Amino acid sequence: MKAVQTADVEVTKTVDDYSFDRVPEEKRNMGWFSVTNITFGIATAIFYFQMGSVMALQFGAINAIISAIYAIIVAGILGTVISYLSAKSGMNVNLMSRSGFGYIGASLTSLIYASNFIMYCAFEGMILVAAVHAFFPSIPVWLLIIVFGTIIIPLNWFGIKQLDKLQKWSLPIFAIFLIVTIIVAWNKTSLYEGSFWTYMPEGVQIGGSALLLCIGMQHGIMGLTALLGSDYARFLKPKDLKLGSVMIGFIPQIFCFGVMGGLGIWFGVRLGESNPGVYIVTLLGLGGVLFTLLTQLRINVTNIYSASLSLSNFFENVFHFKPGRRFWVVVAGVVSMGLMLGGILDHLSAAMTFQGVFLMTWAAILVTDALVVKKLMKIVPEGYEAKQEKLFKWNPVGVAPLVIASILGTIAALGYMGTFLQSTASFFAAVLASILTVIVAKATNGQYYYKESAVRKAKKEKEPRSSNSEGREAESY
Ligand SMILES: Nc1nc2[nH]cnc2c(=O)[nH]1
Repeated sequence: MKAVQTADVEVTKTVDDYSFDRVPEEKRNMGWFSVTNITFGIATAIFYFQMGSVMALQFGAINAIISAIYAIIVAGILGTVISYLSAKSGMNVNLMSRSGFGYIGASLTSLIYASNFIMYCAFEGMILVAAVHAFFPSIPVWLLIIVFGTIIIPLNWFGIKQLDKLQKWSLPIFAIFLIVTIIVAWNKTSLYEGSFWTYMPEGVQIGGSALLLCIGMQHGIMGLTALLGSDYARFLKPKDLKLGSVMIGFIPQIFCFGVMGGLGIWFGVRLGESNPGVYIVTLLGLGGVLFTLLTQLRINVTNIYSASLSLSNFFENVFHFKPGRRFWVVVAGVVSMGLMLGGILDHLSAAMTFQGVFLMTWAAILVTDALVVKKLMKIVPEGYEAKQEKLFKWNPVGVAPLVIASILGTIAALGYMGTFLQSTASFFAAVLASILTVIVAKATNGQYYYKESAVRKAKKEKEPRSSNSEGREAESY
């Protein structure tokens, strides 16, 4: 019996991506460079070209640049704190949320997070399908969807190590394609005669509503870029904790919003076209199709990886159903193919708006919980716990601010509270959520974080006051 158990443990260990609990210290063996490199899979998406090009052509290059600086700073700070907490605890945001939101509360965040990655996977997949179809119109779209939708499943089979290798080997190829694209575009006569950063469409000014609209576009994606480092940062070597957290927090943001977004501005202004699917293929021909193939596969393996972790987490938490991460890789891949085949992506813009607000709000609550509720106010001890038996189902400290701020923020982001709040909704939702987190934590005295400390607190209230040492079980992360 013992041998069978040992074998079982071995099997789980080789396959396990630590979906249900912290990465043990002996498995935190990735250097900051490897971890940052994996997050680069996201940063190299041509989606960021598109954001830069659209913003520059509609609202002026300088407004696009200012909004990119804002995005780098805000998402970089949130991303750094979240990466630090993940690296220190060995947990991703799904697991870290279990104590602050309760384990059922955290399963809701996991489900929304998973659905977000699946939708993004379909969205990125369609960019690829459109580029290939434009070049090879005789290949039917449905066939391209099935081929490119299926290919990312085996690319996700072996978890984090496989992701690391894929991103490492494909990065130099990406760099070559990028440099060639820049050289070819440089050699084309620019449609705009001035310096690219001076481009301003008629009737648009620096700042004001044009800048706010750019910031609103950045808000749609900033929460996600801040949160997703946590799936990988938890594998960081302890000795890389501080430097690594800053690198994982900032470098992808600098690359997404600064380098890729900046190039998008430049391409857009120079070529007078906002769709990179069009201009990359125009510039490089078949090479452009291959370039798109590379960027989209790089991003979609990370989308499916994060979706599979979140789905594992949700189903284990709510239904105790643990078929293994690979099962969820297949499910995420198939659902995203279904979204593409069903042509439903065009009808998901309200859902995407909600998710943009929700993810920024969630990130803000995690950061406030760690820095203010735990570190500054010491309402609960620092650290995290993921075991259901030690947790409450719901913790209002995380859930109430998330629900209130996400609902109000989404209503504002959809334009029902005026144009100023439409563009700034995510920011204000995040600020509101942070304030509410502190208020609810103080009001509940942190009693819904850990069952044991609640019992101890109740006992202590009956006893005369002596020391202030309650609830230390999660202190060591
Ligand atoms: N994680 C993730 N981030 C993105 N940023 C832009 N597109 C994507 C995407 O598909 N996935």
